[in-house]
Amino acid sequence: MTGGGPQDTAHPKRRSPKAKHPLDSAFDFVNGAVGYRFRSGASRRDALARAAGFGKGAVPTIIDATAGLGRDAFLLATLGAQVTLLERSPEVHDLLRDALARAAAESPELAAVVARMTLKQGDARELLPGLRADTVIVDPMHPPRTNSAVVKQEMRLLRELVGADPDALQLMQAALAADCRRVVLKWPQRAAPLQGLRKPSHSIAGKTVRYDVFMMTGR
Ligand SMILES: C[S@@+](CC[C@H](N)C(=O)[O-])C[C@H]1O[C@@H](n2cnc3c(N)ncnc32)[C@H](O)[C@@H]1O
Repeated sequence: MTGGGPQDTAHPKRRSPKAKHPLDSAFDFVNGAVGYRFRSGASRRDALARAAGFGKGAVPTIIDATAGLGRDAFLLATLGAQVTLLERSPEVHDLLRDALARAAAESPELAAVVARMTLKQGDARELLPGLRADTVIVDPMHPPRTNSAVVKQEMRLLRELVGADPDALQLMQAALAADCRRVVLKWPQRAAPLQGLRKPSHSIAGKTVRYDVFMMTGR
């Protein structure tokens, strides 16, 4: 899908006039890497999309249990999925809510994507039992790495805001008990598995992360 049109490509580095928080540029669906990816078209062949259950004609409903910067959810909504985003940090939730509002005001194409995204504030471990979807995605804060890439720097800033996620295993257990057909854990390619978690049904390799897919048989 291409989103922007000529007026967007003419100003690829335009910044939001309302950006104030140090992380505001990270919460941005109009400019930067996310905006570029949107304008150049998301693909169902993307590792995340395949892990989430996009197939020939299949568009899953999705719960993103760890919304964060909202990038994974935005990509999946760009591909047509209805996505419920859960974020427990009130500050991250508010930054994301404002970024989505800015994106929706930017163009009808972005507004259509944002309309498929429902953001809720709260701990996914408590919210998941009251929700249902085809797929639940879990992307906790990953173990720290020393990498100077901009996207990693944004994740470092996010980590300063929300800390580590030492309860990732409990979140995965809540996801595996949720009313869904599959759970996807996004995890660094080389990191040790979460201690105590059962083996995935299969894994899909991304560039630096892998997507461990847990199929819920009989649901
Ligand atoms: C690594 S970031 C997710 C990045 C996201 N996938 C993206 O594309 O931008 C992890 C986020 O999940 C949130 N989080 C961690 N555990 C959570 C839980 N139990 N419930 C809700 N949010 C949680 C953290 O506050 C943090 O904002």
